[in-house]
Amino acid sequence: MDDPVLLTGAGGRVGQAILNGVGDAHEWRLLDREPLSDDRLPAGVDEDDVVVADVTDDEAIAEAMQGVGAVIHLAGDPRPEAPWNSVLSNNIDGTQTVFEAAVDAGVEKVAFASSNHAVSAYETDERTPEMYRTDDDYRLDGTELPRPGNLYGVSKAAGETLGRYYHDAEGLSVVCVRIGNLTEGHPPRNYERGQAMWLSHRDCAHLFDRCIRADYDYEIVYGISDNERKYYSIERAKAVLGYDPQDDSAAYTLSGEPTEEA
Ligand SMILES: NC(=O)C1=CN([C@@H]2O[C@H](COP(=O)(O)OP(=O)(O)OC[C@H]3O[C@@H](n4cnc5c(N)ncnc54)[C@H](O)[C@@H]3O)[C@@H](O)[C@H]2O)C=CC1
Ligand SMILES: O=C1O[C@H](COP(=O)(O)O)[C@@H](O)[C@H](O)[C@H]1O
Repeated sequence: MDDPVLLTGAGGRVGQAILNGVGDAHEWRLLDREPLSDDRLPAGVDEDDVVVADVTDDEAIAEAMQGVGAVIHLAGDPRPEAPWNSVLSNNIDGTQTVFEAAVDAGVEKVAFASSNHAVSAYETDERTPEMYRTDDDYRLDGTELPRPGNLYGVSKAAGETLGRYYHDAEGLSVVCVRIGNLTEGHPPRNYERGQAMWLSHRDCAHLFDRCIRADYDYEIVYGISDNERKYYSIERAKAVLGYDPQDDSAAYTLSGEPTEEA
């Protein structure tokens, strides 16, 4: 793919994990509402490739979308406790603006950063903490209905539904990645849920690289590493995207130290 990839939310944690991992594998147009300092830009990307804009700004997003081949849409409020007015604007309105502009500009595909919180209410009192452990075979695989545990999760379910609509109505290829818990270096410490849905920086970069390169129609996949203890299936991401994760939270103790075998 020769056209640039538009990466929204490029200055954040997920955006930087992608750029640090596969920053040299694509041409980029980086968008964030905050200016990006030089240390956040991969080699070969200069200020001409950076757009400082809010994803709710229709005109700015339409302009940023010109000539783009694919979009990774990360920008939004990532807080599970975010209030409704913020997720309504940043996550739902912003995501609709991005999808609409992508269609208008003839973009081929959009990867949308959904979240574990779109389905976190499946983690009922009856199922937890057992479902976070290796000897439990409960799995969500992306075919289940959304079941958000908070208004942030509602906004992510809405983003997935917007993607479904823009795929069906406009033929846009859309993959919604229900990202688990991105942590650099080691899984979240002393947090069984977080360890079961750990996404390493290396696997995150590879997964979104596959989202750019693979062919698909409309997909919902889980974005976690190949953790021995997991309650999300990664089979669909492997089959459709060619995802081949390298990391496993079992290589670390509960407190985050490498295990002896690692
Ligand atoms: N970090 C994680 O473990 C997970 C992240 N996600 C999702 O991934 C995406 C990125 O998350 P993080 O990188 O962790 O968050 P972050 O807060 O580190 O980065 C988000 C970036 O988006 C920008 N941004 C926010 N609202 C914007 C707007 N209205 N217009 C333009 N730019 C805006 C911010 O300036 C920031 O640079 C979010 O959509 C989040 O919901 C989903 C699941 C887990
Ligand atoms: O969607 C997100 O999920 C992760 C994991 O959720 P948590 O409630 O187990 O911490 C969260 O860290 C991240 O900020 C959020 O965007």
